[in-house]
Amino acid sequence: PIPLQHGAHRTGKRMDADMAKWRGYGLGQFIHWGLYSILEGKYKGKYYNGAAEWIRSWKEVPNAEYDVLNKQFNPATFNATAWAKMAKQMGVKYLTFTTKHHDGFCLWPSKYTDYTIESSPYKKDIVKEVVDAYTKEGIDVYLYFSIMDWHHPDWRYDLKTKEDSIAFDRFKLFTKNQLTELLQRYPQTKGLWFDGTWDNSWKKSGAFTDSLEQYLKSLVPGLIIGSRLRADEKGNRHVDANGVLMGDYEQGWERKIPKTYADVHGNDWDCVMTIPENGWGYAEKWMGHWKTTNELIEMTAQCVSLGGNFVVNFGPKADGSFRKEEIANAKEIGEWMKINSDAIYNCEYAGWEKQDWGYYTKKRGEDKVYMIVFNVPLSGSLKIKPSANYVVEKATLLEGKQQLSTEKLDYGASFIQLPKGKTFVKPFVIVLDIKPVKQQEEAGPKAKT
Ligand SMILES: Cc1ccc([C@@H]2N[C@@H](C)[C@@H](O)[C@H]2O)cc1
Repeated sequence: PIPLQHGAHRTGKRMDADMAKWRGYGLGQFIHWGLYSILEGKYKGKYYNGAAEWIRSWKEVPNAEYDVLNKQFNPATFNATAWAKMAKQMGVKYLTFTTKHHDGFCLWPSKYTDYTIESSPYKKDIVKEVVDAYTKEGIDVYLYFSIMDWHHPDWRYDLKTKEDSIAFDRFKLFTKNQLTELLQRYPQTKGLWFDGTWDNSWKKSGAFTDSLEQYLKSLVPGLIIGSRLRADEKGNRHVDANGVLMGDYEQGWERKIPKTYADVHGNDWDCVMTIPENGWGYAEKWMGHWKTTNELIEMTAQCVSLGGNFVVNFGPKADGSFRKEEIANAKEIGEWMKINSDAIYNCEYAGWEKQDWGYYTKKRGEDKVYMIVFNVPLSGSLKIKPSANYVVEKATLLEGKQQLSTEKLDYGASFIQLPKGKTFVKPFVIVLDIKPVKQQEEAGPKAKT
């Protein structure tokens, strides 16, 4: 391997209790809320066809006009408890919330810049309201923080001159101060979700990113930080020059889901996903297709079946209310999770050959495999092929506990027979009680007679 000072400091998964809890979340919520929510993805009647939270970068929007939106931000009816209760009903176990997006506006009263919630008519500490409300509902809170800060005069995309480096050194100190402030003001925070770390200025700051991560973890032992913070000393991000993941989990799955288990390279990971095709902040018009509840449930099953978590993004309006589609998704996902969450929480990759009807998950540490069924075959027979080290003892519908008959096939496969005459109109779960079997001893050399 290439000798690295600032590459990964750990190979393989992080195995402490905090990370074990993270690994078992299954389903999470992302919330993007900020000044961009005021513009709603449109400006002077024209719609921005990019991501609405990036509208400041749109050529038709003068930065100076965007940057004074803080004077308008006043979600007087914002109710963090209502948000947290909606999330609780949905069945999410963790929240990632935007404290500062790329526009540099801070939803907490940071003392390191004037560009904060205190400069708005609302004034109150939104980050505190959200952290307290979600923590009270038993949902762990992770704070999203954009390193790239379009508003700060010392931000640099690249370090080309001495002046750039002097300014960026000030910026790195500003960043460290803001992160210290967030962890000290909101001690319930379980982790930090970094974004805006793709530019050369950051890629050239590998040593700093390494010391920053170690410093933050010294402030909050057990703090969880994904692979987006670090760069190694050669400018590699996510994985270092030796291909080893930097950070506690793979944070590259944004709006995309791994196809196979091989794609996750034995790392912990989660997928963060928009309900529309793109766009995280509120947009009046959702462009293109937006995901139905069944699609979101299937993506959740797909992620958990490959050992990850699935995080659904919500983009509240400037007044803090959610659009009706998001409210419906949250409610319907919650109704499904109420019945089926056994197959999602604390589950892992089962390692069985995937079948057309859907996804397997396995309960961590238990001899239980779940079949999450999305495609019922006309035959009514669901084929399973357990891995060689297990046999299936029993198959039961999770909802209603009806036992299902099974028919052994050859090659270690079986059919699970769905009850005749029953029609399934929603994704459903079959619980397989399994038993480990000793591997057949390899036929050794004949014992001497
Ligand atoms: C190219 C690109 C840059 C940043 C993003 C940000 N990451 C997501 C989590 C959102 O915050 C989006 O603005 C998305 C795409």
